[in-house]
Amino acid sequence: MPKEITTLVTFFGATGDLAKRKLYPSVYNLYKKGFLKDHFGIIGTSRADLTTQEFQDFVRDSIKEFMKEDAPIDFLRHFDYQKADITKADDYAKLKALIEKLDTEFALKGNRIFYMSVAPRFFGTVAKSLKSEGLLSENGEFNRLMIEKPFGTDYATAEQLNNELSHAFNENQIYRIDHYLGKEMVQNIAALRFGNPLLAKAWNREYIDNIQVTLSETLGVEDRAGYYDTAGALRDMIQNHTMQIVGWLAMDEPASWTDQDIRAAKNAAFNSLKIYTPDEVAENFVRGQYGPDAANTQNGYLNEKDVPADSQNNTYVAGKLAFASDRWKDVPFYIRTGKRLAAKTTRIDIVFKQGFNLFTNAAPLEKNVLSIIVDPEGRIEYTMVAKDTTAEFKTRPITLNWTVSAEDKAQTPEPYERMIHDTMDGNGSNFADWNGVAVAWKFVDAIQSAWDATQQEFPNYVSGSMGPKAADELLARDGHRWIYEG
Ligand SMILES: NC(=O)C1=CN([C@@H]2O[C@H](COP(=O)(O)OP(=O)(O)OC[C@H]3O[C@@H](n4cnc5c(N)ncnc54)[C@H](OP(=O)(O)O)[C@@H]3O)[C@@H](O)[C@H]2O)C=CC1
Ligand SMILES: O=C1O[C@H](COP(=O)(O)O)[C@@H](O)[C@H](O)[C@H]1O
Repeated sequence: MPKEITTLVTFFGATGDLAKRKLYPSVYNLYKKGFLKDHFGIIGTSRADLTTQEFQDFVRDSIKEFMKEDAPIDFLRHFDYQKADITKADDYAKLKALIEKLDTEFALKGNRIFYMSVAPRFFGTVAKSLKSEGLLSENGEFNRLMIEKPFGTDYATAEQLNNELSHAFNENQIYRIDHYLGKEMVQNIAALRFGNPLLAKAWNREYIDNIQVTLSETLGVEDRAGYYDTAGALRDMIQNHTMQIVGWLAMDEPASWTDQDIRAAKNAAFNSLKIYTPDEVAENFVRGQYGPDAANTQNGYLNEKDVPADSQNNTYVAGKLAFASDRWKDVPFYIRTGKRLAAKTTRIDIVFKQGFNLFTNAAPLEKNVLSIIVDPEGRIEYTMVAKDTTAEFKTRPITLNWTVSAEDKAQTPEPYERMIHDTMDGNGSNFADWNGVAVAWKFVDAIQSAWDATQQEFPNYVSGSMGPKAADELLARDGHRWIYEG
């Protein structure tokens, strides 16, 4: 039986794209599954002049459009709306009154969640105003803040934002969203690592040769050049999603399955990450920018809408991470991400050390590889050495394979549903915490500043390929190769 949750959620940015596409469908799923029943209230707010009825229509339409379902009135009656400009302190009083009204109407016990689905420049203002204008409950079980991405644009801005949030919320009340942490197969990393004695014992430098994390996309910059040309793949995909995946891979076993212990274990790993000098950046990181495809039917990045003709922005990043911990000393973590690559995939390849070849008649043994495929379909593959079934004693690699079935998929929550549920439930283990975010920014800032100081010849990869040659050479220098070739 699902545990019913009693809470009020206030969505700032209630008329925005994210709210419409992801947030209301997620809340509806939680209602259908019985997590939300009688004691929940949802407030939407933005500057739009909407009545409560019009807002409920907006929510119903979004569910119709994105879930192809008719939300019942019993669900919609929990939604209310307040027009407010989040930059105006006086407008928070109206919100406060509505929060208190719903708190009584649905018996919400003063439990409050505030979801900031607004432009990042508003995050600090909203958080501070929630406190200064008295919107936090004093008698409830919780006040929690859900914060969208990006969390800063470098370490300095992230630290400033974090300080602003800290005026009103302490660390365990802040839920920093990283939707990759809500993906089923990312959450599966821990089950695989810690639930299987063989893997648990082998998850270290003694048995693992290298680890590869690939987040590749086929789409280009689309119409997001205004944001993307200032962010690049490094800040858009490495600082957050890639580093958070790396956190699950690199951590030691947590002392217990609580968010505090999970975060502590991840932070110990993050804190042992080597931050590179400019020379080390040149040695360990590769940047790329896409050109047209081989048939010249797609624009290169420099010819995309709103991209400056001389942009030095990176649309591809590959690099090698080094951890100083006992577990990972000298084990390279290769990471890569890019736009306009050969395939849309998110995957993790764990390459084990070569087995001892006692079979004198056999070719050199293939390395075992455990692949965790996150997108586009959940899959686990384990490539290992076996006999080749002929009369001779020769070995060959075989692959064991498990794919998430359609039935499994149907019951798997979408990342946003999971993140909203976990926040309601007070479980912060699948959110980014400040220490991890701070380390990731320091790491990425060091790379960005080294790149800012040198010009690179762009474009340096063809759309539809797997990125610049230099990314292959990066691994080849260590005697390795990318397991996934597109
Ligand atoms: N859209 C997406 O797919 C994703 C978005 N995000 C993040 O989610 C957040 C929201 O993005 P998105 O929904 O796309 O943005 P939109 O621009 O679509 O929506 C912004 C919302 O903020 C409201 N708003 C703007 N200014 C004010 C103001 N002064 N006072 C009150 N409300 C205001 C807008 O309503 P109005 O103008 O009527 O006031 C609108 O409801 C961002 O942080 C973004 O980075 C993250 C991942 C994916
Ligand atoms: O956060 C982002 O992620 C998307 C890719 O997300 P996915 O779940 O579709 O893999 C990326 O396209 C976008 O640039 C970035 O901002």
